[in-house]
Amino acid sequence: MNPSPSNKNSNDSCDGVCSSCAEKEKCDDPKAQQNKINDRLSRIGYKIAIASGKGGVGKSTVTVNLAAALRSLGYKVGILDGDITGPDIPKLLGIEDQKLVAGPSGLEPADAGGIKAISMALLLKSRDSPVVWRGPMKMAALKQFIEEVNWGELDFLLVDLPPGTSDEPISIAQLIPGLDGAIVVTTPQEVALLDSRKAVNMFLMMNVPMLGIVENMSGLICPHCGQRIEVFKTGGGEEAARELGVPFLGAIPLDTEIGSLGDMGKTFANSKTAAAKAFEEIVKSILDRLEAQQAK
Ligand SMILES: Nc1ncnc2c1ncn2[C@@H]1O[C@H](COP(=O)(O)OP(=O)(O)OP(=O)(O)O)[C@@H](O)[C@H]1O
Repeated sequence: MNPSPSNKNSNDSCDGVCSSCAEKEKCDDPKAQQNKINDRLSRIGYKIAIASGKGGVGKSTVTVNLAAALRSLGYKVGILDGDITGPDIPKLLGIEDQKLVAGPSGLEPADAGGIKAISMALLLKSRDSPVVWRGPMKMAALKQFIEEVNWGELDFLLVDLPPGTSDEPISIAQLIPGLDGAIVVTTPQEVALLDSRKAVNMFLMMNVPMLGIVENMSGLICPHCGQRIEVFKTGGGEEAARELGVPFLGAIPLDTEIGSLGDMGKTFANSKTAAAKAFEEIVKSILDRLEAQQAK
């Protein structure tokens, strides 16, 4: 992968590497680059961005579990970890030790039980290495993820965006031409809801179809008595969706197993918990919405 993490900015990142590369002219030609991106993406059925107005609401957890639920229905799924500085997807998929290899058709994505994945974390020397890149370098790396990765035929590519509504998630979303939809993950707290409204508006401004809002950490089912505890209140996500006129896809409860499943690199596919059921229902809603969108 190029550029290398030790460089300070995009201008000096290629010095001495690009100048001697046989592909330099193609690399420099924006039209050739775009054609390559279009060619790669033409083999992907649906490209869906997963976003959140603020960090820590469970966006990556939702991404991997939606991928697993889609995979268990037989779909071919890939995840592009768009969070260059905080790439958590490999950890959640349990593939942190896999290394990416370059083949004749490009960079081969990692494989987590049939789910293909690409992430900056798979290129780092050690799990604790920080990525201290500035904006242009992050964009260059992401562009290479889209341009150079041999996804092959996919039914779904889920793009886990960095949190927030800064220029970073916007630029990444714009790197992927023809996004078929966006999902905004929120938690029920007021602050998260306020920020998730901004995230929804961000996609509406970019003309990316809103597939809907997911409310995560929505209540807790007591593992002892089975009673529901409203830890952060519930229903805010649905209310925000109604106010904004976008679909509400469903609510996922707080689940003590989610953390441990994530830590073990397992997902909820084929599990029987309330959260697992919620993911299945959300996937059904997403498939319905995509079908309705296509029928328009
Ligand atoms: N429904 C849930 N129940 C219990 N724990 C959860 C749930 N959803 C997420 N978590 C936990 O919350 C933490 C944050 O989740 P995650 O990394 O997916 O958030 P994020 O929004 O992607 O964060 P960021 O984008 O800021 O990196 C993780 O430890 C995860 O295991």
